[in-house]
This record gives sequence, structure tokens and C-alpha cells, in this order.
Amino acid sequence: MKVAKFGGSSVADAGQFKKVREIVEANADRRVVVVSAAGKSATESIKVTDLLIEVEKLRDAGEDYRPVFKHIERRFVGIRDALGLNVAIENDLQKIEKRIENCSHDYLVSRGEFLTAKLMADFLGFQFIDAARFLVFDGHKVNYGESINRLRDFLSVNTQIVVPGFYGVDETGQIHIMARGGGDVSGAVLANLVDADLYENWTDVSGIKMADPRIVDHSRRINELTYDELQELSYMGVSVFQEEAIKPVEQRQIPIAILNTNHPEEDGTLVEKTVHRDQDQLVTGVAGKKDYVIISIKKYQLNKRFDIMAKVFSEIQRFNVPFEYVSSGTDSFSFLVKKDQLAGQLNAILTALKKCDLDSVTLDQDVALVAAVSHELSERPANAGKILDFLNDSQIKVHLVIQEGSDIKVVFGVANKDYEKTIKKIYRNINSKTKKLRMAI
Ligand SMILES: Nc1ncnc2c1ncn2[C@@H]1O[C@H](COP(=O)(O)OP(=O)(O)O)[C@@H](O)[C@H]1O
Ligand SMILES: N[C@@H](CC(=O)OP(=O)(O)O)C(=O)O
Repeated sequence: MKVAKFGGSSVADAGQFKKVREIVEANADRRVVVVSAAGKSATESIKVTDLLIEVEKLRDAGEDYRPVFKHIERRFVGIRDALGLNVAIENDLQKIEKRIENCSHDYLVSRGEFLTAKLMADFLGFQFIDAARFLVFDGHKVNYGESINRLRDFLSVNTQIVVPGFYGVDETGQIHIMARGGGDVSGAVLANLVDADLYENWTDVSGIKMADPRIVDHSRRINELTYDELQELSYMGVSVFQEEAIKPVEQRQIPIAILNTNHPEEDGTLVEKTVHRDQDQLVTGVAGKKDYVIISIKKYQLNKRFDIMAKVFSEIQRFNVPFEYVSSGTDSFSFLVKKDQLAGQLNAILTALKKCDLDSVTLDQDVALVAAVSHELSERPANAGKILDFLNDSQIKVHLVIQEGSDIKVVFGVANKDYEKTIKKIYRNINSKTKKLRMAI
């Protein structure tokens, strides 16, 4: 059995629904379908999930949210009518509208998936199974035992189901949503629960490219990836696949295929435990994220001053800011944090650090992180130096390099303004090197 998850762009309008049906009907093994909320399309510039978030913001500000909700309503009724379906989607929309004043964030924001799945189930002639009936969370973790117990009631030899992604329920039965992009996680959890042969993730690109196609035109596709490489690329910003969606399938060694709803005939990316790859390839993929802040502290022989380090950590702890990376030297220590995670606490953190008897506290703002990912890097970490060399040749100032011993990635900190240039440089260099090597053989 295959689990097929269709992302927001794949279900954005009636035309996309038709492509989904063709794909599902092309293979009888595609019996579990998971959908995200209708996303952006040629005529709709905002995802339904973001429209629902807007409704909540207006509600909380005491402003009129009805025009935005009416827009959502028109989208779903429009899809229903264009496909000639009989689902009384107005009833569901009315129920949701009645609850807006008093409902939770998670309930409201999850309704895009609920409504999209209802329409899709009718269109495919599959059974609609609300994720709220079986997908149970303990805190932020899926309770697999309880979820499979509940899902079993809906599974039979002829199972053909459509499930809304992105949400389940908590221990008390209240709707619980996942992090953004969580539809991928729902698909992966379902693949785990039904022990699928393959987890298909249908999106609007033909697989994962070596670099973000919005930055590098005609970026080459990565034909095969390991789970680890995908994990690192997703963590470092490849938005095609949510990083938390890897563990559930990896646990059961279920391969992932990343495919294009708009071009199902094209090959995609296959993700498995191990892959056979061209030995000369320096890097499998490159990805990154903008808007980091580096806070660096200096103190003579800091590596021996545990009293000072303890003071620094106890000050920092009060702010509850998650640090993505830390790097240390004999006399220095740096914390890397995403700007939006600081939530306006930067000045307070700096003031607190200044009380810690340090020689200096410095700040590097508007930093982007760019990661080159490859299994090769864990075996030949010195390869990172080659990348550093050609960044240097391109006059890109590298503020920091992070690479741990057995790591499969090396991360470079550059200025935000050099972000796109850095990605392009790494991409061009690794590809021209591969070509030259081939010509020489
Ligand atoms: N390395 C990459 N390879 C492919 N796509 C990428 C990459 N990095 C970023 N993307 C972007 O991810 C998008 C697909 O993710 P997303 O919008 O979440 O899809 P969906 O709506 O199917 O869930 C692509 O349209 C592409 O612009
Ligand atoms: N709709 C949710 C969940 C999701 O996975 O969406 P998408 O498949 O469009 O990335 C979001 O926008 O975050």
C-alpha cells in the first residue's frame, strides 16, 4: 500500500483536484490519501491556512473577520461547484463560522485541511476519515500505540481513505495542530501506522533540487538522498519536506518519493537509508536560512573559567531563547539565534551578559546560515576547506564555520545580503567540478 500526501499547491483549486484524481486512479495501491489545506494558486495569492490565521488575528483585535471568512467560503464552494460534487460544504462552513468567537487557535487553523479533505474524499469516491478520530498526541509527540488502535477500526482490505493532514487531537480530545508544513508529518505518521511500501509526497517541484530553485535557475535534481541528508537539508531550510516527517518513515525503513503533481511523468527524489552515489560529488545539496544574530562573548582563558560560563548560562536561561548553534574557542564563546526567536529581548540579553565580568560582548546581526550537506563530508571533512576556498575567491566574507567531527554538513555564516550569492557560488562550483572531472575521465 502507498500513502500519498498532496501538499497545499496540489489541492489549490478544482484543476489541481483533477490532477490528484488522475494520479490516485493511475495506481490502485494509492489507498491512503492525505491532503493539506488548499494553498496558493494562479488566482489565489494566500494559502487557506494563512487566511484562517488572519481571521483569528482580526477576531482577537475585535475587528471584522467576516470578509476574510467569506473569501475562504467562496474558495471551497467554488471548488465543490466546479467539480460538480454534492458535499454540503456550506453546513461545515456554517458550523465553523458559529464557533469562531470562542474556538481555539488549533481548531480554527486546522479547518483548511478538514474542508479540503472532505471535498477530496467525495471527488475520489474514498471514505473521509477525520484525523481527530485517530491521530493522538501526548504533548507534541504522536502516541503511536493509541493512534493505531483507533485507526484499526477504519482499516479493511478495501481501505480507500482521505485524511486531513496537519492536525490530530491531544489527550483530552481537543484539536492539536503541528508545526507549519505538518501535513508532511501526518502523511509520514500514516505511512508508519499502515506500514506502507512507499510514502509519496506530491508537491509542485519534481523532487528536491541541489539548491532552492527560487535562487538557482534550473537547479539539478537530487535523484537519491539518505534520510540523514534529507533531515539536514529540511532543517536548513528546504521547505519541500518538513524535517519532523522523516523519523516516522525512517523507523520502518519506508522509502519516500518526492514527486510533482503538475508533472507526474517526471522522475522525483527517492529517499532511503543508503544510496549509491558518484564518489566525486563534493556536495549533495545546499540550503540555508536568513536572519540570525550571533552574540559573542570574550574573556581571557574562558575555557578554564567555569564560574563565568555558569553565570553566563544562568543569565541566558532566564530569557528562554532557543539557540541553534554554539561555538567556542579558548577565550571566546558564541551563540547563534534566529532573530524572530529573540522576541525583542536582545537588549535585555546584552545587558544581562555585561554583568558577567566579561572582557567584551559583541553582536553580529543580519547573518545567514548556508549549509552544504553530503555523506562524503563525514568521511572527508577536509572537503569543507575546498568550499571555503572558492567562497573566499568570490570575495564572500565568511563570519563563521560550523562543522563537527562526524557531521554530514558544514555550515557557513555569511551576511544576509550575500545569502543568494553564496548559494549560487557553492552550486556552480560543485557542478562545474563534477563536469570537469567527467571530461577528464
Ligand atoms: N532544494 C529545493 N528543492 C525543491 N524545492 C525547493 C527547494 N528549496 C525550496 N524549495 C521550494 O519548496 C516548494 C515546495 O514546498 P511547499 O510550498 O511546502 O509545497 P506544498 O504546497 O506541496 O506542500 C517549491 O515550490 C520550491 O519553491
Ligand atoms: N496547511 C499547513 C500544513 C501543510 O503541510 O501545508 P503545505 O503542504 O501547504 O506545506 C501549512 O500551511 O503549514
